[in-house]
Amino acid sequence: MDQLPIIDISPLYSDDENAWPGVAEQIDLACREWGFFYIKGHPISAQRIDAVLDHTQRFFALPTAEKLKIDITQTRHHRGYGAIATEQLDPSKPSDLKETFDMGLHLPANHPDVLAEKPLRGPNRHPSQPGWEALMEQHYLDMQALAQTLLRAMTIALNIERDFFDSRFIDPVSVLRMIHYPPRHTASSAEQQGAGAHTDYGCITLLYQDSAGGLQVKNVKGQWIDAPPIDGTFVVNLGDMMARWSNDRYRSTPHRVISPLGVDRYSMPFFAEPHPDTRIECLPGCQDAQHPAKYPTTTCAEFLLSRFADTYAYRREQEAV
Ligand SMILES: O=C(O)CCC(=O)C(=O)O
Ligand SMILES: [Fe+2]
Repeated sequence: MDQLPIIDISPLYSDDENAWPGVAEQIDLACREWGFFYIKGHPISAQRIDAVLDHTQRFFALPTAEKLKIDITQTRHHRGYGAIATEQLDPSKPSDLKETFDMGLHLPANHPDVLAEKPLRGPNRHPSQPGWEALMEQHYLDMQALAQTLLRAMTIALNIERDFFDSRFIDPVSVLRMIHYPPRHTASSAEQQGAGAHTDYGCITLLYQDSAGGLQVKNVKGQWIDAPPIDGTFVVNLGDMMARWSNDRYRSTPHRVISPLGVDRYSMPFFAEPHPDTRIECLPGCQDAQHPAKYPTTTCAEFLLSRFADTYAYRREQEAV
């Protein structure tokens, strides 16, 4: 158990539905044993990743005052730039050494959810870099489609209707995030992590990481193992909402990022989450007389908001005042 599985998902893009169960089985096994795996054979092109990465690097290289024009802490609905130390994923460690950009499904100011000031709902706040907005909005949609293809494959092993997740991922609260980890300069600052040990909150995360390395995953024996960058892949992992939805059939596995010494690191997780009102109650295929439902029903928004409150140092400070 020291190497994450690599799954070729290209059969999911063939017209032959008979090609699906083989991939679905591999995904199911990886979700149960690891909660983490790599995918290859997906439709996101290397050119797309290069373009998104290039924009991301140029954005983070801007002066802080420029980036803070879209400060995430000034929004009600969690969009824009998060400066270094805004987050603290592991409360026993210093705040994370990373800066972030978050975007979600763009809802205009006159959308009913925005008028009703529903949490997590609203317009995106993009930097003014020419070309950024159209590229990132398209990339968001393509990552959402990829996540839903994986979820559709998961319905086979979970023994639920094929469109179970599709119908719940309409107008989702998924988040596309760009992260810059500045380099760590001395070995003695190892306490200072890029991203402290944590589990993800939501359903399923698809992570692009550049070539710097530093992502580590806890295996079932409790050992930290490296999840090194592999060209052309995404690292996929499940979050707490999926663990709960699946009655712990699927694992939400702790992971962390050790910032590499002397080099910058860039990564782009896509956190796929359903519509905010989705009821998160034990999936029909995940309970029986021996395995009764363990968790009370919640909603996607309720669950995510309770978890966000734990992570944001600035929100804790605001609440303490
Ligand atoms: O940057 C990475 O490689 C992982 C980031 C992560 O785990 C997260 O943002 O939840
Ligand atoms: Fe994570």
